[in-house]
Amino acid sequence: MYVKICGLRDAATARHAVASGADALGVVMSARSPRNAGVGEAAEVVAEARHGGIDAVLVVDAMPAVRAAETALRLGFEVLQLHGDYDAADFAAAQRILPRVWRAASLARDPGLRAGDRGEERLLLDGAVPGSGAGWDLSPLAPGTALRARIGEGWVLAGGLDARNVADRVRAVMPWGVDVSSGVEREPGLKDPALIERFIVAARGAAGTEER
Ligand SMILES: O=C(O)c1ccccc1NCC(=O)[C@H](O)[C@H](O)COP(=O)(O)O
Repeated sequence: MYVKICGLRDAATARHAVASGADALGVVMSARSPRNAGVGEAAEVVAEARHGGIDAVLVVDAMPAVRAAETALRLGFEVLQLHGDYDAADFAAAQRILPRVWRAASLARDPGLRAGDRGEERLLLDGAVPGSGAGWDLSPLAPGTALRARIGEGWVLAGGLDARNVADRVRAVMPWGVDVSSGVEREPGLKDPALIERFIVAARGAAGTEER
């Protein structure tokens, strides 16, 4: 079970997430986000991810795709995560700069979406409002459903997860990975180290992969 902790902005919390067993650290650059990171904050998180040998993911929702990929490359991110209205041409242009690009999308907003439609490395299935902490109905994604056949297996579950609910949600839909932001915070934008640790243990325990 791949675990991404998103919305980090400082070295100490990033280091704690690495030590707790995270597989990826996300940094959000979005003016509308309470987690909006500056270049210096992003660099701190990237340095901790690199030191821990895990992925650093730049998350954007409004920045033009080419500028986002150039920013990610310049700051040392391995992955660019594009949320929202980016089309296939945006993905192709970003991938020419940084090969690893993920697509974050919501079935509520785009019920017909298919894994790989934009040429993305990974599909992240999120709630309707990214970073809101709001959960969503996972039942159409249960293994064996038509939707699941279309989405495949290598996707990341996000949206409203926390240390209390992640185990049940993982067991229900068996994603390849999970992503969390609000659920490991004390207040919007302020991460809680103990919640990060508990989230990672719960996610791995449910998937039967306590060891990374
Ligand atoms: O986190 C944000 O504020 C954000 C803002 C704009 C675009 C994306 C954003 N977050 C992306 C993520 O990957 C979140 O971790 C994901 O949406 C889950 O969020 P949450 O429901 O808060 O766990």
